[in-house]
Amino acid sequence: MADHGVPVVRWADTPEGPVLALLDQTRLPAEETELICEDAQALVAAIRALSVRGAPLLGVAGGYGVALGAVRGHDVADVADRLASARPTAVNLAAGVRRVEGAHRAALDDGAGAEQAAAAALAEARALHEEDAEASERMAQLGHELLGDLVRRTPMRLLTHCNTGMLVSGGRGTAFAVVSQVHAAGELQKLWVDETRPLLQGARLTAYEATREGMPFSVLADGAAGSLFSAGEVDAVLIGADRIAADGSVANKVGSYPLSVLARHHGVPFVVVAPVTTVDLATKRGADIVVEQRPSEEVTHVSSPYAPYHPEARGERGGGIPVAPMGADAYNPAFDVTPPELVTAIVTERGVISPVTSETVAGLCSPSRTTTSRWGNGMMKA
Ligand SMILES: CSC[C@H]1O[C@H](OP(=O)(O)O)[C@H](O)[C@@H]1O
Repeated sequence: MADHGVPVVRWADTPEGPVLALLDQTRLPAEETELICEDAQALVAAIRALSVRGAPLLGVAGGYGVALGAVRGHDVADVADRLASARPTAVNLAAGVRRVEGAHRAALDDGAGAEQAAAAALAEARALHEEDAEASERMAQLGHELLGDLVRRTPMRLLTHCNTGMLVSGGRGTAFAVVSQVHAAGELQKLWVDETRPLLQGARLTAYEATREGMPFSVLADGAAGSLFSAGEVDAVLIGADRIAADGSVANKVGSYPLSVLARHHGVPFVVVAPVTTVDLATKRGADIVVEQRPSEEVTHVSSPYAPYHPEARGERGGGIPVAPMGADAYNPAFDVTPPELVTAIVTERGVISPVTSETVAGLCSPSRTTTSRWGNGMMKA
């Protein structure tokens, strides 16, 4: 349950059958409204429109979507295939979908009837939701401890990109959960919030979450980050991830890679915070990560949840007010890939790794891994 009053995602049993209720993130911060999904088709549309978004939450929502199909007696394999392919980059989506599909299949293989198998799918989706919430708490703690070692001053000034709070998770989020922990400890001087063009997850969603938590923050144009580094105003960068390849390459919201170059040039720690469900050992290198290309209208038009959509400008997301000449083409990758050598550390619920190498990444996923040591298997770089 998010602290918004309106849950980020919730399963609801209604007289007409079960539905998945989503806090519609395209309407934030103007209004907290629920989007009701009665089937996989509606959920796929919500995922593609980013009404529900953020890698860990996509896994949770995708899992519930499979359970929804099962309870409503739909073709579960077809539902799973459509949900898993709704967005290509965040590995959590397909992983969550396939996990719940697998629970459903296993129940049937064990002789369960359709109703029992559907119940097994829902139970697995709920377990996934709870595990993600627990992972958030652990990452918040480990990330806070890590910053205590990496950042030589408090209160500290942190920069974040896109949105990684409770709007991307079954719990408190990923990178923003660490910021929240730092703030709760009285150690946050300033949170620099990249607006994160073109969909403005930072200016809309991170600013919304930071406001609710009473954080000292400022929103900035993405292009202004360099001047903050140059002025010595950033003590650490914290970002989330959508997919971490076996070599430690990190796919995250477009604009993350330039921040890693700035951070390296200025000797600032660049920290990725993501649950282990974001690690994809089947993707060997960063170059193998499929980066979602989105509609030109998201770049050539501007829209706001506070303003009505421009009637004649209708893009996939409902368009907006044109700022480029009508019909102008745009390059709009939703993510970019940061090489492991530019990542100071990766914080997961199973421990922190640094340096980031194929060996330390594999160690995160090892069944025998424990988090008894403070930083897991990796030693912190200076
Ligand atoms: C830690 S998951 C949040 C992750 O998801 C965002 O992408 P999108 O808003 O397109 O779902 C962004 O990459 C964040 O880092």
